[in-house]
Amino acid sequence: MTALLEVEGLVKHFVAERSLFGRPTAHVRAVDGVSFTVEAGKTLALVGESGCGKSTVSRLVLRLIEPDAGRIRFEGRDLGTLNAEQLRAFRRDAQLIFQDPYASLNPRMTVSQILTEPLALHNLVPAADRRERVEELLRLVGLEPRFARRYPHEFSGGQRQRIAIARALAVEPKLIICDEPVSALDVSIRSQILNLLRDLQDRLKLAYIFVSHDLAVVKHIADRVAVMNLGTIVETADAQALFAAPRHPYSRALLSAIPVPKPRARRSRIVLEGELPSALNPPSGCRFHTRCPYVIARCRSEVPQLREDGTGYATACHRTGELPGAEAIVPSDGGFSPTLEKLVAAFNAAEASGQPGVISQGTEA
Ligand SMILES: Nc1ncnc2c1ncn2[C@@H]1O[C@H](COP(=O)(O)OP(=O)(O)OP(=O)(O)O)[C@@H](O)[C@H]1O
Repeated sequence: MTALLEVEGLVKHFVAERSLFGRPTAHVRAVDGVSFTVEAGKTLALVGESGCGKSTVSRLVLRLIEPDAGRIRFEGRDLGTLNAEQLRAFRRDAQLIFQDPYASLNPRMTVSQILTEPLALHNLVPAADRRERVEELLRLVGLEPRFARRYPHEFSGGQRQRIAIARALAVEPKLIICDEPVSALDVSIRSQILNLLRDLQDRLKLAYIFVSHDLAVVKHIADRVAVMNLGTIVETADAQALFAAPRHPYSRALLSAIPVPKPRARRSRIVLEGELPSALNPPSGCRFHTRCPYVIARCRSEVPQLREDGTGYATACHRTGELPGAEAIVPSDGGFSPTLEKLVAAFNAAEASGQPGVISQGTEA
């Protein structure tokens, strides 16, 4: 079965500096060879630190910006080959929800006007039936139809995000890119919006690309997760598997930062040390090597490819399979578990051939 969305080798570099004569002298390698797929009705989360390229990937997928290289296929069709009419149809199939709903809703339009606009633009519902469709959309996102006459400023943040979701749904999309959709909301409201998104996904068979730096939120919503670092994907896996046992050292470090409510379940936290690299001048070889506790010489020179391992993980690391199991990083009370000690000893022996980096362990506060 073809995936709804297939992204292959996507590249986007931005000009960061120009000479006096306007010639580019430096580029930000925002997205540098990214590949992933999104299945119909499923959620792929894109996670990573600020500046790793998540939003650029979203804009590329929506064709808001053109890629320098790579291919995006939607329902098997290459988006680069679409004519204006087909691109218009694609813009209906793929919608975007932003972090700040207030910025994305026109303050001078009523909710009714906001929701009617896409219906009229895509000629979806006869004019006489639009009011009914607006009311239906409001009910779908848990708002009362009488709110249709109000303006965005009359709503709370959570309600405004519901309106933004209703507007995205107005055109009956197949894919919604949710760019940090709950990070601007009160913590108490976040789970309501996440539950709404899940409920809508079940009812309408929507696919989501969920862009977030908040791993606790991602854990709640994702089917699959792609971990990004400096413009590349370092690991993809089913969400449950990844959160239980991340394989790439960067995923492990990222996931060790999630607050764990049960003290006994707390993971030992890997504190990353070393030079913090930039997308302006990314490190050679593996882009994580300057911070990786498991670095060996090969990591500095050779770019690791994202490889499927047959168990649902794809990991871009030269040392996959050699590293201590992530479950061993859970400390027993008062120190390391015997399993971890054994693994560390075995690991240290393996290190003899390479140059070990710095591993420092601390416990989640
Ligand atoms: N239009 C642009 N011109 C120049 N550089 C850009 C442009 N857009 C993004 N960048 C750079 O590309 C890199 C990736 O940015 P992007 O916004 O995609 O990251 P992100 O992971 O979404 O970060 P955040 O979570 O902070 O939004 C960053 O270094 C950013 O400064």
